[in-house]
Amino acid sequence: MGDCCLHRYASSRYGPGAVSSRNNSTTQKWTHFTCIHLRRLKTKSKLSGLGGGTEGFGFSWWGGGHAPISGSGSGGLFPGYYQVSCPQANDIVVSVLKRAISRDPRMAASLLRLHFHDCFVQGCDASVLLDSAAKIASEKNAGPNRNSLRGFDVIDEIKAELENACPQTVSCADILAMAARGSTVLSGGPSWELPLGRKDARTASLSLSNQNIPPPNSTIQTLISLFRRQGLNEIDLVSLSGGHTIGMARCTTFKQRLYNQNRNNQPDLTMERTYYLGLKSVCPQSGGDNNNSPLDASSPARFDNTYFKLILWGKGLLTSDQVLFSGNVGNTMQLVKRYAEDEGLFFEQFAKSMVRMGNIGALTGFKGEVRKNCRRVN
Ligand code: HEM
Ligand SMILES: [Ca+2]
Ligand SMILES: [Ca+2]
Repeated sequence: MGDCCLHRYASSRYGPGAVSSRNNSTTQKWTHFTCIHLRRLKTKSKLSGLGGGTEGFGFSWWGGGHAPISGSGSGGLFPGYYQVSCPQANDIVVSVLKRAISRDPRMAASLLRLHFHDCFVQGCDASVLLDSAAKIASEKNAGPNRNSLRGFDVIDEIKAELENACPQTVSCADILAMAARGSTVLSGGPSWELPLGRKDARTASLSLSNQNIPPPNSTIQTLISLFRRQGLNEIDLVSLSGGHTIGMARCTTFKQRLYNQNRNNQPDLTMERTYYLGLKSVCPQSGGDNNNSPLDASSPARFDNTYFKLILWGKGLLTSDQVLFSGNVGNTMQLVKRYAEDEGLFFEQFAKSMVRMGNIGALTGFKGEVRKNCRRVN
C-alpha cells in the first residue's frame, strides 16, 4: 500500500511544480485519509507511540525508582508526566488530530511547524499561541509567522477536550509537542518517547521570533549559527529540516531564488531546470505571493526521505533547503546524502532531534503555569 498516497500526489494538482490555492488557511486536499489509516494498520510499532502505550515507564511521583527527573538531558521532563493525572492525554490529542488531518491533510505539517516556531523563541513554552493583550505583543505578528502559521484552531480544539477530561492539567506547550509527534506519525513518520511536563509561559516575544527563526534565504552559516544558539548542532539542523518532507511554502518565501538570487537578476543556478520552470509558473516575478508550492514536490503529505533525495537533484524549494547540500560548510552535505540513502537513519535521527528541540528552555516545576486557554495567560 505504501504508495497509495504517492500515487495520488502524482496524479493530483499537488504534484511536482503544482500550484495550489492562493489561500493559506483553507482546506487543501492532498490525499485521502485512508492512506494514513492503512499505513497505521500496517506499521504496528508506530501505534505504541501514538497510543501512549510505552509512556509512563520510569515514572514515579515519589522520586524513588528511576524516574528521569534530572540529569536525563530532558531538563526535568519525563514521558510519564501525565500517567496519573491525565493518562488519556495523548489519546485525546491524537483523536483530534485524526479529525483535523482528515479535514485538511496539510494540518499535520502546520502543527509540526508550530512546535518548531514555539521552541525557537523563549523555549517550548507555548509563547507562540498567545494572542496580543495588554502586556503581550503576540508572536503571531512576527515576520516568520504572520499569514503563515496555521493550526491555532486545532490546538484550541485539543485544549478544549483536554480541559473537559482533565481540567488545568495538560499544558499548551505539551499539547504542541504531542501534536507535533502525532502529526509526524500520522503522516507515516517515526514516533518517539516524548518527555512531558512543560509549563506555559506568561510572556511572548515578537522580537525574538524575528531574530531566532531562520529566514528561508539563509546561508548555511546562518542556519548553523541560529541552530547553535538553541543548543542544536548540524545533525539536528539537517534532520529537522527534513520536516520539510511535508507541507507547503508561499511563493514569497522562494521568489528571490527564481529571479534575483545574488542581486544580479539571475536565478539560483543550483536549481534543477525543469523544477525551476515549474516554480516560475507558480510564482511569477510580480504578484502571486501567496501561491503555495510543496516543500517536497514528490510526496507533500507523506513523511518520508524524498525531501533529501530531491535536494540531491537540485529540487529543494527554499534556499535554506538547498544550501544544506550545496553550502559547503561542515558536514551537512554528507548528512543530506546519508538521509537520502537511508530513510531509517533519517527517521531515527529526526526522532532524537525532535526530543532535543522539544527540550529547549522548558519551564518546569513552579515556573510558568498551565493555561486554561492557550490564547491567553490565566
Ligand atoms: C532550517 C531552517 C528552516 C527554515 C529556513 C524554514 C523555513 C520555512 C518556510 C519559509 C516555510 C514556508 C512558510 C510560508 O510559506 O509561509 C516553512 C514551512 C514549513 N516548515 Fe520550515 N523552516 C526551517 C526549519 C523547520 C523545522 C526545524 C521544522 C520542523 C521540524 C519545519 C517544519 C516546517 C513545515 C512542516 C512546514 C510546512 C507548514 C505548512 O504547510 O503549513 N521547518 N519553513
Ligand atoms: Ca516559545
Ligand atoms: Ca515527503
